[in-house]
Amino acid sequence: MKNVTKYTRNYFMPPATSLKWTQKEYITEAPTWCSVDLRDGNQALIIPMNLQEKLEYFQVLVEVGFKEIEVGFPAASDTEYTFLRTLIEQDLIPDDVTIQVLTQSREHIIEKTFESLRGAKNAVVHLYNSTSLAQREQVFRRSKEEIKDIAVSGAKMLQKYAAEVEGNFKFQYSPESFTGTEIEFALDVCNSVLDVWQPTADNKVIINLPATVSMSMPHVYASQIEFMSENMKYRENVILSLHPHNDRGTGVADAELGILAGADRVEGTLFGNGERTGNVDIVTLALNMYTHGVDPKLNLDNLPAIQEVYERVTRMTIPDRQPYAGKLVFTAFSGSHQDAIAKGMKWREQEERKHWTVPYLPVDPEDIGREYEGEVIRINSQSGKGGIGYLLEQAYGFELPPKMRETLGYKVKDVSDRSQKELMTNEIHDIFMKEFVNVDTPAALLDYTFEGKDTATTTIQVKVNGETNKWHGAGNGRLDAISNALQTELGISYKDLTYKEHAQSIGSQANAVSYVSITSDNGTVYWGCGIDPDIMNSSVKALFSAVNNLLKVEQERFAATK
Ligand SMILES: CC(=O)SCCNC(=O)CCNC(=O)[C@H](O)C(C)(C)COP(=O)(O)OP(=O)(O)OC[C@H]1O[C@@H](n2cnc3c(N)ncnc32)[C@H](O)[C@@H]1OP(=O)(O)O
Ligand SMILES: CC(C)C(=O)C(=O)O
Ligand SMILES: [Mg+2]
Repeated sequence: MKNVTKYTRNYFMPPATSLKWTQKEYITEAPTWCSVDLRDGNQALIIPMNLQEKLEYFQVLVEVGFKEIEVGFPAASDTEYTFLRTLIEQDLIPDDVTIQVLTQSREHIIEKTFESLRGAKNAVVHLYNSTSLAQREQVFRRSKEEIKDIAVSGAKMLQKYAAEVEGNFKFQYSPESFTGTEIEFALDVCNSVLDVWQPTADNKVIINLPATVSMSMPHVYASQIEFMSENMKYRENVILSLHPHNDRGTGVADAELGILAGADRVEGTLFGNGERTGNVDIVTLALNMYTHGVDPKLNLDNLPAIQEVYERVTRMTIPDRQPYAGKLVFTAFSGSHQDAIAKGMKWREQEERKHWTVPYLPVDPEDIGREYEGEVIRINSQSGKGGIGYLLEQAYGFELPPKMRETLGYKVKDVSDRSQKELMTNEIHDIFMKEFVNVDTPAALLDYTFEGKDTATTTIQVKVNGETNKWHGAGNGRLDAISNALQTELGISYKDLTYKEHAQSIGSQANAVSYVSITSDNGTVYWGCGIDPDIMNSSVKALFSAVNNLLKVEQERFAATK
């Protein structure tokens, strides 16, 4: 980077504070949430929402459980104004919801703002002016006293119009660009506004400290908030609010540390829509709390439904990696993660577990309306036996022996690697069926009979290369007898025959499923699976499948040694 000397730190570290927030471990109580989707979110859209879209979004915010909603900047446009009038005149604001509107500190704008609020049951009028060094110098070209005066005169105008207009109004002040403001000056401006408003226990006011542009690491913002909280006049009658933006990618951290540092309230948006890199994402903040076992007091049970409305009316898209909401955030493609998730899920199934601790899944996807199937474990060339086996078991009821899972795992990965694509569960099932189940080439079983009880003897009819043969064998058990017949007649040898079976619980009819492995004399293990309503048939089919898999690879070698 060739221009590093062009930049410096434009924020102001406060004088020493108590740093009590550094001793706090986590957020123990939900702050008051205020959605600014319809204002800060809306002002950042390429095409701001129209009336119908704003009405639909407002309804979503109410359903999510916001009790404070900044509905717009009524003086900005006809749509903003009409939207507010529609909410009021059509009685669309629930009694327990307070709407909020934003205004500059300019009389005609304040006047228009109050005009738009006529008849509102409860409303917060939010006044802002920029206080930062950069804006004082470059934009307003005014002294500190003159800037403070904009705030104080605006505060007085709010009082004047509130007294003239019918409605129940509460006041909020934001020293906009707070993070670029000398902290003592920001405090002075806020205290001067508070001196005008004289908040009381029955008439609290909101002081909102925005990271209009985030400029520092989160601990600096937290120290700024703590400084303001510890030094602000009328503190017990002030609701201290945060309004982080995400320029440095730390909006959530700013909000979390700011709450630890003494804030009571957070302004933000769903999924972090908002100016530039966005406002702080309230979904992430709330679910971060939820995963610590603290009720965020918002209803995010059906996040996909909220996302659908959000994406449609804002015309924004939620990135695949967006915390909690992104399409891929619950998905593990990689083998070791899948293995751990599969084992973790099984561990939960074994008995009731009080707390959610499944590795790699910070939240149970089902708690926010997501699904396990097709979401959590997805298969590509990075995947492993654990995940592949888990999917086959969940979707089709196959409980493969661990070593067979491994063999199948490599075959599946290989297909994905060569085709350079993700494989769906049905495709994995197809590979399993084709490679391992009831394999009948080159040797197809036509019939078998047994004689003897303890020591079995058998006669089997087998078709090989179009020719039907009748072969005899004897062994310690029935499967052993057939196995011996096959080795003798096909001119092959193997050892360590293993066998496992279970009933297949998923599917239209209950089948017996058998798995057989045999180890060739060069140490290679071959697997086969048999599926049949009859358990003996399934085990013989499994043996034939394993033997056929051996023959496919090693027939020529055995023929040469004959
Ligand atoms: C950080 C934030 O998100 S702040 C919110 C920003 N949102 C918006 O601005 C969206 C809605 N805004 C609008 O539609 C328009 O800006 C309006 C209708 C409010 C005002 O429009 P206009 O008067 O045409 O222009 P504009 O906003 O550019 O005004 C700039 C003037 O207001 C002054 N000004 C800007 N903000 C403020 C403020 N908070 N208080 C007092 N004066 C202000 C500027 O210094 C400038 O003054 P100048 O005319 O002496 O140069
Ligand atoms: C109006 C203010 C609070 C704002 O949106 C900001 O500073 O980011
Ligand atoms: Mg903002």
